[in-house]
Amino acid sequence: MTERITFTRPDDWHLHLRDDALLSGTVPASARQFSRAIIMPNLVPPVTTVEQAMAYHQRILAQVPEGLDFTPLMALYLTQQTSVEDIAKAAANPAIIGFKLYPAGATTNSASGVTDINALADVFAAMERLEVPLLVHGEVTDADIDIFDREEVFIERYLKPLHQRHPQLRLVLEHITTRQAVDFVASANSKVAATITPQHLLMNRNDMLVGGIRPHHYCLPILKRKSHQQALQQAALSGNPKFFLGTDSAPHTQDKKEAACGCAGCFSAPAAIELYAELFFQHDAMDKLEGFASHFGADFYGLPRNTDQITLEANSWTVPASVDIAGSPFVPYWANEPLHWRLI
Ligand SMILES: NC(=O)N[C@@H](CC(=O)O)C(=O)O
Ligand SMILES: [Zn+2]
Ligand SMILES: [Zn+2]
Repeated sequence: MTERITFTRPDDWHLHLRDDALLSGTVPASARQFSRAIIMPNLVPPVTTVEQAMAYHQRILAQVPEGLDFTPLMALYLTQQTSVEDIAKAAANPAIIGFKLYPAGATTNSASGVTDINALADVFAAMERLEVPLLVHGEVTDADIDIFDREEVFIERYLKPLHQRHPQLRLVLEHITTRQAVDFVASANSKVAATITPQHLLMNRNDMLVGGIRPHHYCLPILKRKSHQQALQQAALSGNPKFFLGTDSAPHTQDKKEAACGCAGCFSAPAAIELYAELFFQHDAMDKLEGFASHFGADFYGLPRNTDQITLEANSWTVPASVDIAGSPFVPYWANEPLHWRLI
């Protein structure tokens, strides 16, 4: 008999679904495996108000396939104009999970992001008081800071002071990529956590740049050297509840990825839980997958753990070369590559 493992249905604590026609493909891809997901607000224009988020929430729910249960948890886009009243309004709405901080210019659709973190002290104080989490894309954008150093510098310049000034503020450092991020999160208090993507666990910058440039491995924060990858792997495999699953699945059409100036983002949703399983399997740690994928995120956000389950089968398969969504081709992360475990 084929080996199987069954465990609590996982959640995705960092996901880009995009909007409109694309929801017909992105929502089912995630809903087949995840029960809940935090939906990133970097649309054009960004999702800055509760009203916009609730309308987007409805558009997402309309695409959940029959028979599947999928709860979008909406993140609002923090801007320089976000007010204490906006925080209070978000805190009162259970469909809103928190605010997302994008330093202006750091990543895809971040032009409306924050330009002066220090000017938002009142907003952070309100979030701390009302227990509204702050989700952070942790990279500086200064032209003179090397792209491989941008996370480390952000932690030193902004995140450590922010945590010191607001020690009760719930902070999630999203898609961490460095040993410095692991160290910061591990040594901070219990209000601080991090998500880790499949690509940062399974790859390092050699996988993007050696033997030819591989645009489908390009995302932000950019893949780092192997020693950082190993620090992330240790964090994910350790069973430390501060580190949990957030795919950062971020689809861009094939032509936008395979271009002279290609977009950042890996579309991992078509194989997300199987990609994480690959890492835990490689490290003989399948028993640690459930905590990372299905328990720790819910615990951090103060939400109940899921009560239903999923089953993975030890049945090798190959991730498709392309996925069509609304008539456009998207190349999934890990395309044409094998995975040991398959969701059934
Ligand atoms: N991670 C990425 O490389 N891209 C994300 C944005 C983000 O999460 O920073 C996207 O929206 O395309
Ligand atoms: Zn980001
Ligand atoms: Zn993201």
